[in-house]
Amino acid sequence: TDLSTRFLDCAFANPLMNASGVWCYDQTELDALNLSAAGAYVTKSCTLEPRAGNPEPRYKATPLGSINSMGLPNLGYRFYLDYVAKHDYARKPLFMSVAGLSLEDNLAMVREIKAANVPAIMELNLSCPNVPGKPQIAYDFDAMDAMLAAVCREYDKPFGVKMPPYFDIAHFDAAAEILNRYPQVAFVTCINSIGNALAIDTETETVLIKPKDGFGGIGGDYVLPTALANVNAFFRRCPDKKVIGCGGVKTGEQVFQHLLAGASLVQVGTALQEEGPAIFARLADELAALMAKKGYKTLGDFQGKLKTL
Ligand SMILES: C=Cc1c(C(=O)O)[nH]c(=O)[nH]c1=O
Repeated sequence: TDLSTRFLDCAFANPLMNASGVWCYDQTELDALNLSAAGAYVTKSCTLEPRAGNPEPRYKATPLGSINSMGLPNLGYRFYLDYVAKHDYARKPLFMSVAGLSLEDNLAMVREIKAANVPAIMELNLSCPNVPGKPQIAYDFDAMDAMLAAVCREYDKPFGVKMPPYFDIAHFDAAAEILNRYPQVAFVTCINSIGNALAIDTETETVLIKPKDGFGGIGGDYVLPTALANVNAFFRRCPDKKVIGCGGVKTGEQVFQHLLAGASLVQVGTALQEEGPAIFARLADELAALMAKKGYKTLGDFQGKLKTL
């Protein structure tokens, strides 16, 4: 069974990688992903200046996944740009996630990334739900359009966007119509956490996390059907773009479902946070075993071939 794939002219030993934000904050975490069985990895979304993020507790595992309101803690784009400049791309591809707090901040970072001319693939995060006072861009279609127009003017390479979940067919249509105006947007990563959920500790009668009165983005089992729907909705609507699946992956079976729904690569968030980078070897083995059982030799044998009734 061959798990290799190609994506944006890069070779991947397998389609597995972390979701931005998980196990990718600093040198130690990033090096662990580089040494893991993941076929690629992505840095924590960065801002112009370093950020401490929201007060703790800001991440909690829950019975069916996780809730987080990290608040975009990161070491600042200069650290991640330096990290991606030093990476050995012959070992595995590396993505750089960018989540500026304003259009101007994004343009300033994108200019520096362009000037550095690094092989890292840029993933522009349009869906951070946890910066108080900053509504997420991808739920404001005019703001998303303006952001993409400005970034495409500044940047000179294909890049991708990290999208929030949508829950209405009209919103799939509207978001895809905007994305399709920008051929430079070569991929769409679906989904970010489902924003502003609330998890409660019954015994103490208290919310689980401190920021935002306990409101935070959820991941894990809760989000798999929504993640698969968003992967398939954009796979159907954006035939000239690739889709990266993210959400609800903790076994090889869910990797298989994301690929079947149209994903070219599959990101792992909550399950990686809970199990650690060893998860990638397990997911690769489980995916290969499932493929062998079904008689598939390569990802192309089933990728994007979800059947309807
Ligand atoms: C970049 C900020 C994000 C954060 C965060 O740093 O709070 N959490 C998420 O679940 N998704 C994000 O995109």
